[in-house]
Amino acid sequence: MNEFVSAVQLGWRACEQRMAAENSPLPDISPPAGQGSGTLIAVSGGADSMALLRALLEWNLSAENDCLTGPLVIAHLNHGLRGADSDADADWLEETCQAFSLPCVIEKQELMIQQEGTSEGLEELSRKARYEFLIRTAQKYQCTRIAVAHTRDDQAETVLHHIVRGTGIAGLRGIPRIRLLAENLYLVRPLLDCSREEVVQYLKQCGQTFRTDASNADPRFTRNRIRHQLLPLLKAEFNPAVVQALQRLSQQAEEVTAVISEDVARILQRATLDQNRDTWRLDCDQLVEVPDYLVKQCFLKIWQEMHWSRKRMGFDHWQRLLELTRDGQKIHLPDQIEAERRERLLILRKLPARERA
Ligand SMILES: Nc1ncnc2c1ncn2[C@@H]1O[C@H](COP(=O)(O)OP(=O)(O)OP(=O)(O)O)[C@@H](O)[C@H]1O
Repeated sequence: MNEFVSAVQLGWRACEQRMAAENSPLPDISPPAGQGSGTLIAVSGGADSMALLRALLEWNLSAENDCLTGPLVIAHLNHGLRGADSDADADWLEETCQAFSLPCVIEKQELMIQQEGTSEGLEELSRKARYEFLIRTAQKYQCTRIAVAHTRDDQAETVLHHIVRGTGIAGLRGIPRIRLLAENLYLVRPLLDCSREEVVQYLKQCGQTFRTDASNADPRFTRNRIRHQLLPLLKAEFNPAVVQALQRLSQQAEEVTAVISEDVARILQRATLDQNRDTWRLDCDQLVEVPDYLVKQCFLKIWQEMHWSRKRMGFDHWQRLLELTRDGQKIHLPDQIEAERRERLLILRKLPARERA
C-alpha cells in the first residue's frame, strides 16, 4: 500500500484508540455496513481534504481494510464567499465524486453579513455553519465519524497561535485528534501526523488535482499570517524542524493534561455537590496538601462543568480562590458566584436569583 495511505491508516487507528480510551458510546463491534457505521468526509476541495478523500477511498477498496466498515459519503458546504469561484469549486467536487461513484452532498449557504465584520468573525461564522451542516448530514446518512483533513502543519500553526495569543497547558494541545460532536458521532483527524509536503507528494503520485482557495493567502486572517510569515521566519532563522517541535509539544501537553484530569477527578470525588447543583463543598485541609496548580484545575473544572458563568475563569479568580483555601472569609466572583470559607470547608456557590440584589 502507498506510504501516505499507510500513514492515514495509522492516523485513523490512533483516533479509534483515543475513542476507546474515552469510553466511547460506540459499540465495540461495528454495525454492518449501511447501518450507521459510515464515514462522512468533509471536503473543501483543497489539497488536504482531497488527499484525505483519495487515501480513505484507496484504503476502503483495499484488501487490508479492517477498520473502515461503512460507506464513505462526501460533504461540502459552499459558503459562497468567493462568488463564481466558490460555485466552480462545488461543481468540480461534484463531478470528481461522480467519477469515483461516491455520494456527494453539497449545500450552499451564503452567510448573511449585516455589517462590515472582521475577517476573524467571518471565519468563525463559516466554521459554525460548516459544523452544523456536517453534523446534520452525518446524522441523515447514518455516519458515526466525520473526517476532516487537518495536518501536522495545521497543528503547529494552531499551537503557535495559542502561544503568542497567551495560553495555559491545555491550549498547548492544539487541535484534538478526536472530538465527540453528538451522540454516536465523532470528529476524527487522521492526517494529524502527516505533513503538508507529504500531502502534496501523494496527490502528485496519484495524479489527483485539487482547488486552490485564494483566501488562504489573505493576510487579514491571523492563521494565514502565522502560516506564511511567522512559521517560515522561525524555520529559516531559528529551527528548521520547528513544526515537528511544536507537534511534540502538543503531544506532551496532551499526555500531561490527561494525568492532570485524572488527579482532578480524584480530588473532586471527595468534594460534594448539593442536590440543587448550586453549591460545592471542598475540604480545605485536603486542598492545602495538593500542589497549587491542581487546586486551580479543580476550580476551573467546577467553573466549566457547572456552566454558572459565560465568562472564562481568569487568573485573578483562581488566585483569589486559592488564597481562600488558606485564609480569609468570603470572596465574590462574576455572575453572582461566591466562595466562603467556613472552618475547614470552602463553599463555592451560585447565588439563587432572589439573593441577587
Ligand atoms: N467548505 C467546506 N466544506 C466541507 N468541509 C470543509 C470545508 N472547508 C473546510 N472543510 C474541512 O475542514 C478541514 C479544515 O478546514 P480548513 O479551512 O482549516 O482547511 P483548508 O486549508 O481549507 O484545508 P484543505 O486543504 O482541505 O482545503 C478541511 O481540511 C476539510 O476537511
